[in-house]
Amino acid sequence: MKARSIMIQGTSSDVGKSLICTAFCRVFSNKGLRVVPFKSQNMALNSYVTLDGGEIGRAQGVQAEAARITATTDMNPILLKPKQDMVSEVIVHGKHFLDMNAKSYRSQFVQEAMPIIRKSVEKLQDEYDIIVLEGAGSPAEINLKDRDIANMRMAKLTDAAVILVADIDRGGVFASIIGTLALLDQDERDSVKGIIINKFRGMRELLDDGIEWVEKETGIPVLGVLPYLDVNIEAEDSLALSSLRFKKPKKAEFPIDVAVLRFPRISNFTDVDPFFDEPGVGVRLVSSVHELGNPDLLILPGTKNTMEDLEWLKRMGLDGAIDERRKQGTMIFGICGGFQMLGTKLFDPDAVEGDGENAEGLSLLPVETVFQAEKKTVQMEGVLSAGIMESQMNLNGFEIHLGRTTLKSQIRPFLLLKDGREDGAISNDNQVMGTYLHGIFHNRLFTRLLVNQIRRNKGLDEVKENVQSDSERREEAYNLLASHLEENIDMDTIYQWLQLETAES
Ligand SMILES: NC(=O)CC[C@H](N)C(=O)O
Repeated sequence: MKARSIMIQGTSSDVGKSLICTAFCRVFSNKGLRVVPFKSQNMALNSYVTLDGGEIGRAQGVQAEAARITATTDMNPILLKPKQDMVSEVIVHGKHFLDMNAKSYRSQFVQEAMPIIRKSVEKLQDEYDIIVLEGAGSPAEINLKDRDIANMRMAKLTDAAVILVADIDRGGVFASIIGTLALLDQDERDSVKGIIINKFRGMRELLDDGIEWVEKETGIPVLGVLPYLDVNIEAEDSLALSSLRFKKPKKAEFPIDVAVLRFPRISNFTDVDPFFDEPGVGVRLVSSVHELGNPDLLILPGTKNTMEDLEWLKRMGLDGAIDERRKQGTMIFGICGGFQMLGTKLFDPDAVEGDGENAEGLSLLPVETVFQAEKKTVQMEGVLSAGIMESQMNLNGFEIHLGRTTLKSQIRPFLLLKDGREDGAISNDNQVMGTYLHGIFHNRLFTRLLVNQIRRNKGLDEVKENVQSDSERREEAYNLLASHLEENIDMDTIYQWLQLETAES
């Protein structure tokens, strides 16, 4: 039998679609159903690498995990990664396809995209009981509608029951629901079977009149109101950066101050998430010398465009400031693009990152990077090289990069990878280090060792609390999210639409 479909669309971006899809995946999976997430086209700089080395949106990887299945590129057949203003890398079925400007993407590629998407959908329809589809942005962008391949076109293709999610936290929730529905065609409006109001923080009684009004006005049931939930699940893209719970260190509360550079093209920023869970650690995003302060640890995260973001960093005067902090004892850690910047020279002979100009790096590590056209995307494992913390410690993560980096003088690599390559580098005084491995800090024991090393350097006691493994934490978060959904949403109605029996019936 062909899978049934439910689709989560939003009144705008960042209303919480991804998390709600994640919750549905876990709820259906708990019922013993074979459920799969799907988003036809994702525009995001947070990626996930599948087992076979394909690159998809991070959210679909996470949703697959909540659904208790292995992520594949069919779950997000098209991924757009903005690399310059108006230019995105187009990834098809997990592999680099081409770089395209927005205009030609819309005028040429959209036609090519539909067959690619259809093929993936059909495959999932054959293999699963339920598809949880995620829309993109809002379905009511009338200027883009004929080229919108992520919203109503997908609902039609899969005959999905659409749930419209509105965000009450930002205000204007009634207008956004009514306005979105008003801008849909009749058949599209008919496919909207329910409404969810998300991120509610107020008193429920005060909302009841409003809900009644919406139901009367639209004829569509409000399936529930989801209270705001601070759940530890990775964000889909950089829009979430502004709402992330970045903790501002006050000396007593957070004795360890971690600063993360907020590059304009920051990618896989969820890499730093584990620091939020470390006792005594405050995490800040920094984009100027003024904000930099005197952190104990400075993280240069990944970036879609190392060359442009390095230029930005220099323009902001951050190069000199970072140099000073290094002399004052700040520990500096670069991941992927951030690691490349820590080197001495960056070469881009084929203009794959920028316009082909070469650049001087921050020269904090004697390494050089050459950007190549062929992209490396792979899940990887390695061990810390000798003498770094507890050497021989096993670490896993994933690589997504064009750059190839070589060590220039007597310097140790950071990791010895299981495929025989060496990765990253660490300065002889252990103060500056870099790696290509995204997800490095999700090796929670490693992160604890790093934090404890900083604590020791500052004369503080080590944190002794047990380290909970990352997979345990994620499981907890998926279960929390699922019970949040079940407690607040009328699931019976949804099971009826899908013509599925509930456990109780
Ligand atoms: N993921 C990253 O940080 C990528 C770094 C750089 N843009 C590269 O492709 O090599």
